[in-house]
Amino acid sequence: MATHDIHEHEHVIEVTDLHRVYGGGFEAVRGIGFQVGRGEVFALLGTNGAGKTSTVEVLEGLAPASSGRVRVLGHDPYAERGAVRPRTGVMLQEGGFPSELTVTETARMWAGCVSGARPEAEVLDQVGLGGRGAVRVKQLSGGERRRLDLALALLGDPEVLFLDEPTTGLDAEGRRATWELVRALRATGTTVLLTTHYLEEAENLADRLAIMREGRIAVTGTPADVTAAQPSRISFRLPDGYHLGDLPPLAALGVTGHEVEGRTVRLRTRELQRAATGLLTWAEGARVELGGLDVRSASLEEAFLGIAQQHRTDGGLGPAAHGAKSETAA
Ligand SMILES: Nc1ncnc2c1ncn2[C@@H]1O[C@H](COP(=O)(O)OP(=O)(O)OP(=O)(O)O)[C@@H](O)[C@H]1O
Repeated sequence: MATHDIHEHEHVIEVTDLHRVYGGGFEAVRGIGFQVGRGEVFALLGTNGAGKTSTVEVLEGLAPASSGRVRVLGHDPYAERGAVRPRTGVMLQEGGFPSELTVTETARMWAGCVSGARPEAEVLDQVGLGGRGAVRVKQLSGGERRRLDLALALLGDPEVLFLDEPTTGLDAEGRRATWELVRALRATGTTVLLTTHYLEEAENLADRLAIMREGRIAVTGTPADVTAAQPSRISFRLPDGYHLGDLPPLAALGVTGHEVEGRTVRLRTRELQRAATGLLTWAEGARVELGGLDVRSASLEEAFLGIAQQHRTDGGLGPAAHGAKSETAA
């Protein structure tokens, strides 16, 4: 096996025990690890300040790791920038283009810095800016600027694409169009590392994801794994004259937690069908109408909020189930 070439089954991105400490001594990344295979879309999620950008900057070769090991396409992206940079595309949070240039001029200028750049018109078409080539950058909408950022990242036909909040400022249609584009790129074998605040985006695009909190990975897995680790919820209003004690024993319904607020009852369960069936069978038998009945499977949003909330209440991490890996602080 050749040592320089990366093979299909190998990891295109490898991060092991990465730490990043800023000048003032603040440790923004506190020992994280993950791998991304060729053609995979991997999403890094986390609350503001969790350390996503600090991590991605190291992968992009913009900053060195303070300690730990990072490999992109088998190389250290900072020390061996020349080997990695031509094969990667980077879409930063702030593009910062000269505002007097037109869209085409901006793409042409950028193409001059990229070896083997694709034709500008083709890339602008790909991101839906085909008809906007003659427009000055300062006249573009926020969403169009984001798409120009993406076009520039695609000019070099990269094997690895870093997308830092790619759909911020895009309307629903623009967001869906970007998702389609990312899916098409993945289908041709492009590896994508994505940061986003839109959980729906991660749920739609990511093969696997990691949720960061305070410089660490709190949970990682496929979106389905991470979601399955969260309880489902049932909420309803009890009619006047009924109390929680009138329900069948909650534990017997597979309910693991509950809250009561006035007449509203909220139940948490990992056995949604059993709990809902037990509750509705009881309501039918007792001829009780459960007002505002809402039965809801766990979502990625709940997983995310659960992690943020646990941080606020006890600083600890909840258990993960069904393949979602919980990485607690050492
Ligand atoms: N140059 C810097 N010097 C010192 N601290 C920094 C620097 N840049 C970022 N930080 C701090 O590091 C932490 C992580 O920041 P980072 O930008 O990586 O988070 P993020 O997850 O990308 O957040 P956001 O979602 O808001 O973009 C934050 O507390 C931030 O204030």
